[in-house]
Amino acid sequence: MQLKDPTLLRQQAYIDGAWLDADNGETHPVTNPATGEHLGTIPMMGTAETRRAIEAANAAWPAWRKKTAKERAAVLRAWYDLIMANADDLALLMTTEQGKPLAEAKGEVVFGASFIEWFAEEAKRVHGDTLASPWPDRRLIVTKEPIGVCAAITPWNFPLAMITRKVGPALAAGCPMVLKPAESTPFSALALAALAERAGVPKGVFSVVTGSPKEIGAEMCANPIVRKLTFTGSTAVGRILMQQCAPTIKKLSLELGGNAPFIVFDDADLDAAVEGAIASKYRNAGQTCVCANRIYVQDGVYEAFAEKFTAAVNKLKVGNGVEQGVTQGPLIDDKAVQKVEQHVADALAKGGRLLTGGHRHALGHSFFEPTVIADVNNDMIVATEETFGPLAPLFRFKTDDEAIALANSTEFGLAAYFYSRDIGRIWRVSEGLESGMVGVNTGLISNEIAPFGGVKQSGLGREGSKYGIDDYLVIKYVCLGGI
Ligand SMILES: NC(=O)c1ccc[n+]([C@@H]2O[C@H](COP(=O)([O-])OP(=O)(O)OC[C@H]3O[C@@H](n4cnc5c(N)ncnc54)[C@H](O)[C@@H]3O)[C@@H](O)[C@H]2O)c1
Ligand SMILES: O=C[C@H](O)CS(=O)(=O)O
Repeated sequence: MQLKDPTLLRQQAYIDGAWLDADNGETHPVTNPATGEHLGTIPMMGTAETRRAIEAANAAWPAWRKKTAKERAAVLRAWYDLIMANADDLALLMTTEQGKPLAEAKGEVVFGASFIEWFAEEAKRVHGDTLASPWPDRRLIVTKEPIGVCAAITPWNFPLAMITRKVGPALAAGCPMVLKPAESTPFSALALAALAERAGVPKGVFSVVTGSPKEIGAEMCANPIVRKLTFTGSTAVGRILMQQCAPTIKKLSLELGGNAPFIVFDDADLDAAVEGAIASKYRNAGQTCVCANRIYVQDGVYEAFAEKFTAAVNKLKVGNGVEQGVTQGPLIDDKAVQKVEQHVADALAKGGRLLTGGHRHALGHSFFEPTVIADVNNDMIVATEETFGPLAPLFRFKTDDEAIALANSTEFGLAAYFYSRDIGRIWRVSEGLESGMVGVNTGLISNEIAPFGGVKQSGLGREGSKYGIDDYLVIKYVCLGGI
């Protein structure tokens, strides 16, 4: 890996301003999913190191919260500037450890940096209230204060942006944060920590602990010093963390699994719908929480859409993400490939019609062919489970009500998409979908300005936007008497 700044490749955890190995010296290997190449190692830390990071955060909190919002904003802005200045290295690190094409990785770095920029600005817009007192001798004042030490656990699929979407608002609000990144993609997180250190984030305010998810997570959940846990990952792990946080009544933000419906109505612009479906389905090889997971096409345009869509899928270029023109990299590991294989086999066994792909790619490792299956029905696993891979199942439907009912038929509710040019239909369907986010005539909806999050079992809370900082604040009411 040829970095312009080789010091951005860190193989130690970052705790209380120090770069450390695990107490017991144990390490965990990190590999390139496109080649199987050994990239390096990270410390296999556990309970004791996590506890020290939490205690260091608590010690650093008073000084950090005492800084003015403007002073915190200046540090965040400096961090943003360093992330952008090192975007090429951060993108190469990401492609090498996660597999996504370099262009997507660069896009994620810019997207991730935008949360630091945004919350540097939002830091200065945390306002309270004065209320109309019911008593002549007392005044009612409402202030917002940082909640305290925060812990974060993040996934491998967006190894930088899922971190900045949490650390940005936490630090802006005046909270310190201890992060556990995914063990598959730690180098992006550690490079972010190196840049935070250079930006002047005080020691203890942002620490990165690497190692045993269960041990580190258990300490984050059980330690009463931690007042808030923010998690991005699967719904299954979200449930575990929610249960583990109950004894200490922590504030929770949960960004969990998705299973996005993508509905194409008969009045849609089919070329636009194909473009949107490609963007939504195959971004990050389908390993995206807001990916189109179920594509519903109205009867009258089903075959036309299937033909156009399949032709577009066949233009995708599978390869090592560092190679020019590659638009789909490998899946994160063989377990991910096996899940896609299971979904494909199940669909074909139950009457699905393979239009393209369907097999492990000739490149080997964890590459998989971009796949489209038609004539998909609700008895198939893909109708209810998140595939998290490059498989597009095409379902048919007849009426608007049927489409909405099918779209809402899972326990998830993160993102949903549909294409129509009828304004009445757009309002009726947008309001009928049980989803935290709805894309209308677009397959790409994520940005730092809009509230990101789900309903039902896709999670709790919102990230980004003017709403995102609220999850790191508590409201205090002061009744000022004696007047
Ligand atoms: N809603 C969102 O914003 C969002 C974003 C990205 C991914 N996701 C979801 O995440 C899933 C894929 O990511 P993943 O495979 O990394 O998810 P995952 O839940 O397996 O892992 C996520 C993180 O949790 C850690 N972890 C796993 N078990 C743990 C435990 N028992 N205690 C503490 N930590 C534990 C992992 O090490 C990793 O850091 C998909 O379901 C996807 O939809 C959701
Ligand atoms: O995978 C989950 C991410 O949140 C997707 S996005 O980058 O926010 O669209």
